[in-house]
Order: sequence, then C-alpha cells, then structure tokens
Amino acid sequence: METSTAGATSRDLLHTSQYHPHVLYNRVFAITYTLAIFALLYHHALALLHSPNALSICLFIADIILGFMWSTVQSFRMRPIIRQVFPENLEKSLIRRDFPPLDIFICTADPYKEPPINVVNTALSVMAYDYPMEKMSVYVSDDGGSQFTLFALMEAAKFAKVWLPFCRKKNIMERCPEVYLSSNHLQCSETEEIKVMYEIMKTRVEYQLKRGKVSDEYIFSEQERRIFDKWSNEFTPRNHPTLIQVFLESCKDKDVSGNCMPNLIYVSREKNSLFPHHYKAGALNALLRVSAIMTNAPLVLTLDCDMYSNDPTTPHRVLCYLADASIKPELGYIQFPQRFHGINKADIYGSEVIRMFICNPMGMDGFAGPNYGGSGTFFQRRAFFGGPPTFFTPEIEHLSPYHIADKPITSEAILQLAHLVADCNYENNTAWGTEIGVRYGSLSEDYYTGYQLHCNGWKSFFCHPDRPAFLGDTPITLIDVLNQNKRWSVGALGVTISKYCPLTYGVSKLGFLMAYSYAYYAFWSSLSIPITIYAFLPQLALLARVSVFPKVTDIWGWLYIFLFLGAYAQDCLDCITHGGTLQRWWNEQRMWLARGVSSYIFGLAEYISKHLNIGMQGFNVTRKVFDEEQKKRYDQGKFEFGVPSPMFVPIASAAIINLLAFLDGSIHVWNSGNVEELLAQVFVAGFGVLNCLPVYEAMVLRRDKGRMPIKITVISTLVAAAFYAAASVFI
Ligand SMILES: O=c1ccn([C@@H]2O[C@H](COP(=O)(O)OP(=O)(O)O[C@H]3O[C@H](CO)[C@@H](O)[C@H](O)[C@H]3O)[C@@H](O)[C@H]2O)c(=O)[nH]1
Ligand SMILES: [Mn+2]
Repeated sequence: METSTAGATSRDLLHTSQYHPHVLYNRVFAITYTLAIFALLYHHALALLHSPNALSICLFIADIILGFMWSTVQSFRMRPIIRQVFPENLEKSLIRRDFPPLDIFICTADPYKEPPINVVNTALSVMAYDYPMEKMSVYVSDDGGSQFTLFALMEAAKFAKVWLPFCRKKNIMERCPEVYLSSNHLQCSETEEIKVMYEIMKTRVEYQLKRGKVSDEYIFSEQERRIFDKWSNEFTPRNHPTLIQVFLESCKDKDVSGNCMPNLIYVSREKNSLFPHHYKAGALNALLRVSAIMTNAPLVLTLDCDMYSNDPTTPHRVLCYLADASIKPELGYIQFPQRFHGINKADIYGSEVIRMFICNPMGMDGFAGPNYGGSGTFFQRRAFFGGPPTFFTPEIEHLSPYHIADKPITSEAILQLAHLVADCNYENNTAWGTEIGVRYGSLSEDYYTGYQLHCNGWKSFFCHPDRPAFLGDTPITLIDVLNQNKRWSVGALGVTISKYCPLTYGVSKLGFLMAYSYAYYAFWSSLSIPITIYAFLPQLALLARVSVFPKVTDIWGWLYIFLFLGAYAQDCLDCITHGGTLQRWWNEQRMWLARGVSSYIFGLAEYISKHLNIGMQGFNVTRKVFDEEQKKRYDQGKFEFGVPSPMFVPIASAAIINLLAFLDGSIHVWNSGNVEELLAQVFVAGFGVLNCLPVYEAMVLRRDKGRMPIKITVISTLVAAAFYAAASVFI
C-alpha cells in the first residue's frame, strides 16, 4: 500500500507514505466492538424497561458517553499513515541558495515559570540550525515583558557568536548549549573554553533574576541603558509599551569566524489591561505582524520556549515536502510531535502523551492531516491568510505574505511600523484572530487554529523522525499535569459549544472521519461523566449490596468482560507499538482516570463559571522550573501532591470509597458465597484500589513534602462519608 511522491527515481525520492500495518486489524476490530457496544446499549434499554431506577439510568448514560468517545477514537485508527522523508536527497531538487527564508517564533510569558536561561537555550539551538544564516530570523515574544528575558537574549546574542561556529565546526547534533555542554562528550580545550563562557552567561542571567533588577555593571552602552530604562515603576507585565529590540542583524553582525548570523529580535507587544491580549494566540499574531514588516519569510516555525531543537537538520525534512510542487499549494503546515526530556522511567504522569502527540496525529494524517500542536510546527505563512484558493487580504499591504520585505530591519521606518502593528489596540476592527492568523476564542489556540485551517481547505503533514526534532519540558507535579489538562479541556469546550462544533460545522467542511477526530478532543471533558460514575457508583452500590452488573456467568456478563478487556488490550497494544512499555501504559491509563475525575470536571466547572461571568483563570502557564526535592521525588517515581488543591479531592475521595467497597465487598462475597451477583463490582473496586495505590501511600505512609496535604485527606474523607450516607438513602 505504498504511495510515494516527489522524484521520479528512488534515488531522488524526497518523501514516501504508507498505511500503518494495523489498519486492517483496526477496522475489523472496530466493527466487532461497535456491535458489542450496540448489544450493551440494547441490554441497558431492556433493563430500563423492566425496572427503571436512578442507578441504571446513570450507568446507561455513562456507557453511552464511553461508547461515543470510543467511537471518536476509531477515526484515528481507520487510516493511520507512516511518512518518511529523505533529506539526503534534498539538495538534488533544491539547491541551498534557493532554500526559503525562515522565521522562527519562540513564545515565553513568565520569567519565574519559564527561566530566561532556558529561553536562551531554545533560541540558540535553533539559531544553530544547519540553514543559510542570512535567511533565518529568530523572534522571541516575551509576554512577561521581562527585563530578565531581554537581558538573557542580549547575552545570548554575544554568546551565539562563538556558539554557532563551534557547532558547525564540530558538526554536533545537540545544539542546545545546556544539553551539549553538560553531557560527557570528548572534552577538548575548545569545548572547555566554551563551557566556561556558557557558565558565565548562565550565572549572570540567573543572578539578575535573583537580584530583581538588571545590574548596571552589565549594561555597557548608552543604547543598552536606554532599553533598560523603559522598566519604570509603571511598567508591569499587563501594562507596558511595545518593546522591540534587534540583537543581531543578519549579515551585518558576524560570528567570530566571520560568517553571517541569523537575525535575533526580541518582541514584547504592548499590553494594556483594558484590552484583551488573547494569551499565546495574541502573542503569535503580534509576531506574525512584526515579522511580516521585518523579514516576512514564507516559512514560519512556532516554538514554545522550552522546546529546544534536538536536530539541526529539521528544516531539511520540512523542505522535502515543500520542494514537492504537487503538494505545496495546499500544504498549510508540517507538525512535529512534542517530545519531552527528563521523563522518569515509569512515566508516572503519562507525560509522553503518546496518544495525543503521536498516535492521533498519525491517524489524522490519513485524512486532512494532524492537528496543530502549538509547538514544533512549520507553517507556510500564506496559510494564515484564508484558504488555499481564497486569499484574505490583510488591512495593510506590508502584512501580506506576498509583500517583499527588503529594507534593513533596523531602519527607522521599519521599526516604527513594527511598533505600530504590535500595539494592543491594533487588532480592533480587523480580521486578526477570526479570519487571519492564529484564531481567538479558545484556550487551546493550537487545536482551534489547526481545525480552522483544515476547514479552510489546508492540508497538514505529520513528520515523526526517530530522533526527536524538538525536546521540551514536561510537568513533574501532579497539580501541574491536572491544570494543564484542565486548560486543554476548557479550550476544547470553547470550540464544542460554538457554531464551529466539529460534529456539525466540521463534518460539513472536513468529511465525517476527519471531523470525528476533532470531535474526540471537543468532547474530551464529557469523559468526566462516565469516569466519575464508574469511580463511585458500582462501589457505593456494592456497599449497599445492590448488584448493578449482570452475573459473571451470564452471557451479558461476558459482554462486559469483552468490552472492558477489548478496549484495554487495544489501548495497551497501541501504546506498546509506539514505543511504550507495559508499566508506562498502566500509568497512562491511571492518569486517564485521574484526569476524568479531576481535570475534566474542573474544566467543565471553569467553562460554566466563565459563561456565567463568575470569572476564570485564563491561560495558566505550565511551570518549567522545579525545586530539587520535587525533582528528586519525581525521579524516584513518587507522585507529587504537596499543595492543598481542590483538584485532589475527587481523586482522594474515589480512593477512599474504592478501598472501603473493595474490603467490605470482598469480605461479604467471601462470607456469603454470593459470588455471582457482586463479583463484578468487587473487581471494579479492586481495579480502582490498584490504580489508587500511590494515593493511599501519599495519604498515609509518606512524610515528605509531596505527600497528600492533611487538609485534603480530611475533606476527601468527609466527601466520601457524604457520598456513603447519600448512597445508603438513595440506593
Ligand atoms: O499569555 C501567554 C501564555 C502562554 N504563552 C506561551 O505559550 C507557550 C505554551 O504554554 P505552556 O504553559 O507551556 O503550555 P502547555 O501546557 O505546555 O501547552 C500546550 O497547550 C497550549 C495550548 O493550551 C499550546 O499553546 C502549547 O503549544 C502546548 O504545548 C509557552 O511558551 C508560553 O510562554 C504566551 O506566550 N502567552
Ligand atoms: Mn509547554
């Protein structure tokens, strides 16, 4: 089933694609499983007709939602594609001189959650791409409006002058200085020298942050002085003028070997608390405009500040697609998976997110292409301006992707215009955020923008090389993971409950299966309903000695067993064939349950409170800085609770109820010999207990700072008791 494109002979082949070998098996299994779901729903309907009661209605609803969500997942399994590129053949089709200009956007928002030295590392790693330097521009957007981030980049510009030629000369793969210089490569005096320079820079950058102000001793020129003077007392992250600072100007600034450098530009758009700034989406749009004025490269890479480049040839892979004239006109973007470094062996929080970042994009690649993942994405700039056949003209000609930016980026006129388009009220009465650029209206601007681009007719490709193209930080505390998932679910809900719902608008624009893939994320938070029901109801019923499942010897009992094992086995197989281990899979499914009873419920609540105007949290930036002790516990595979967050309450309450039900139920079944009626519920409670082992440990056995706060244990016990009391009245 191979489909190959680009290049007549295999010698010149630039890219190939083929169906995943599991396609046939996936389809057969989907049909079988669908029949089983219908049988289950039939069984529920029969039971409801016989004796309708609240318990069976709840379980019926739970199974309908589970069945629906399972069905959306199948869209990823119908036509997964494996693509391959051959960058070694690239220069036969596209000579280096003709490589397109590339603008790279790096977003950062908070120097205390996203240390400036890490932003520097990410910037340096991409500045050192194996790409014509005079064609590359790196723009750093600082939504934190922080003098420390600006200072860090000023230092980075100086360090780049030695780092870039060093990488080229040694031809190293890890061009992120922190990673390369802290690994045990063969050390030579040159490396040692660079390492000392790097350490000096790092200490300086970190010192300023600790000090709370950039020290005068590091401000060397009048020009630099003027920049830092802008941080007056009125200057806050939410209220400040635009700051654009060109730190390196390509071809004017040379590295120590006399070669060109890429442009390096710091941008902090204007902020005013009276104007919405649309979080990262707003930041990206400001960058799209500022870069249009300055360099207007047709190719744009968006990166989060923690996602450093792990492979200098990544743009070559992208060009393997763009050099193919047959696909380029409709190709909106190329998505690399988000991969992470520093994940512990057991991956206790399921941080690898194999499904969202690898399996599902491969599945969508069989249709219009993977969704936009927020980072590691190469866009054709044109894709931000209407669909392939319908160009949407921006309000000023300079912002058009067809405009040629040929003036020096430091010229007065260019800088003035760049400041103008970064104004906080610039977007008023324009199509930015609706028809042009990154779309507003969802906290998951990546999901929403990719979806809109696909609906406009753009295609995307998934590029998943063995060596990760980018590596980022992953949260190492449970609360950070839960909060991140909460934000994603709130973001998706914004799309679900809008006129763009994938099941209606999406189906009409994208066809059923592609829209159904988007529906999976859109309805994600609905999983909270069945997961919560299954986390509490069968257990409470068990405590009340009420049977809610068919007997295990009954044919319907077998149906339940098949449905449970079938879904779990397929999920496990998926995880393992994509490089996971059994242990990692187990932890991932545990997190699925934890997210279900926590993140998604709180996400739903946040969404509702936002619409009742009670308030909401907005884009809560994920922390990328950790204290030593937390990191140590994470590396030991210990769950980190620590903070007294209400998000832990449903998890801890479920843990208590499951344990009680399991112990009490087992004793009862053992003593009464009434195995058939209640065994399934004992099993479900036992499964819950197994999943909650780290919770018990954190509540009872641990004494370290990552344990479950006593306050949460007490509240959760009260909640569990209230549930128990309510159940004994109503069940
Ligand atoms: O007002 C803001 C808020 C965030 N960011 C940046 O957005 C990026 C992503 O934020 P992070 O807190 O790391 O989010 P994650 O939880 O890791 O984000 C995932 O989900 C986001 C959407 O919710 C996507 O934007 C991200 O690319 C994707 O990695 C970071 O570089 C931030 O600096 C801004 O520029 N401005
Ligand atoms: Mn992130």
